[in-house]
Amino acid sequence: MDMKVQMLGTGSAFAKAFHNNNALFTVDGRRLLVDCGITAPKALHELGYSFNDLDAVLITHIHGDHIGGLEEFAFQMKFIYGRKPTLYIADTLAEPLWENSLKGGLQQNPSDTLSDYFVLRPIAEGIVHELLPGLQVELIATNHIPNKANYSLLFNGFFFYSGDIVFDGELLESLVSKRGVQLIFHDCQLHPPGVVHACLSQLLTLPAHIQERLYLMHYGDDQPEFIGRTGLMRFIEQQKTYELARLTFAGQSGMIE
Ligand SMILES: O=c1ccn([C@@H]2O[C@@H]3COP(=O)(O)O[C@H]3[C@H]2O)c(=O)[nH]1
Ligand SMILES: [Zn+2]
Ligand SMILES: [Zn+2]
Repeated sequence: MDMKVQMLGTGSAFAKAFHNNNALFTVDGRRLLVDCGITAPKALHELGYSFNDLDAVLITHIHGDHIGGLEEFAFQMKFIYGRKPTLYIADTLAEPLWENSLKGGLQQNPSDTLSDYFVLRPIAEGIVHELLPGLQVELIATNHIPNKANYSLLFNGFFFYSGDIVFDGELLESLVSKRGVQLIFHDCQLHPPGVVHACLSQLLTLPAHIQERLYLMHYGDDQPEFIGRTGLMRFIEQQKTYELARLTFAGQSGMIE
């Protein structure tokens, strides 16, 4: 199986040198977008893709850098391409996504709802769902903003992709030691304090066997100043394609991509 990930962007919500932290998964030629932020339409365009090249989108939580491009996605698919893409979203987030974020722009008739634009696939936490042939996900509820639902993603049982989350060393240890996670993509705020995100100084306290599996994303514009200052962890670069099978063994063989 050919499984790749390419970040449309690796920036924090306020970054200007990097696009929003959204990921494009390609599995045997099918494409899933993980989060569709404000910069996603332009970031896709820069890579030579249109929205019509996507099979589905999966949303981690409701912040602009993760959902701000959905209105354009929905309108383009309806009025230019004439088809509904699949929207995977936690069952707890579907209504707030429509009522609190998308309805104002997308509702044209009083009866319009998310299902008029997307094939809506609400997914429950803790249950494995197949998103594309060969790509499964389990949603894991994680902490980001108090009282605000947020989900991280466990792909194919071995790859943990953080939604925006605060530092949780116990969760990471348990994922690696009990659940067999081999690869972690983690949001990283470069400067403390890590109030709603994990910050680099916290991630640097992780033991070597976790750091060597962990790649940093969702960082600020001064990221170049931190190259070489991340312990055994590495930065993911936006727009670069990573073969997941090779990344999985990075910790053991030293291969990066
Ligand atoms: O209680 C809060 C809520 C939000 N924020 C900022 O707004 C940003 C929203 O997107 P984000 O989740 O990628 O990052 C968040 C932070 O940068 C914050 O600092 N404290
Ligand atoms: Zn974010
Ligand atoms: Zn967020």
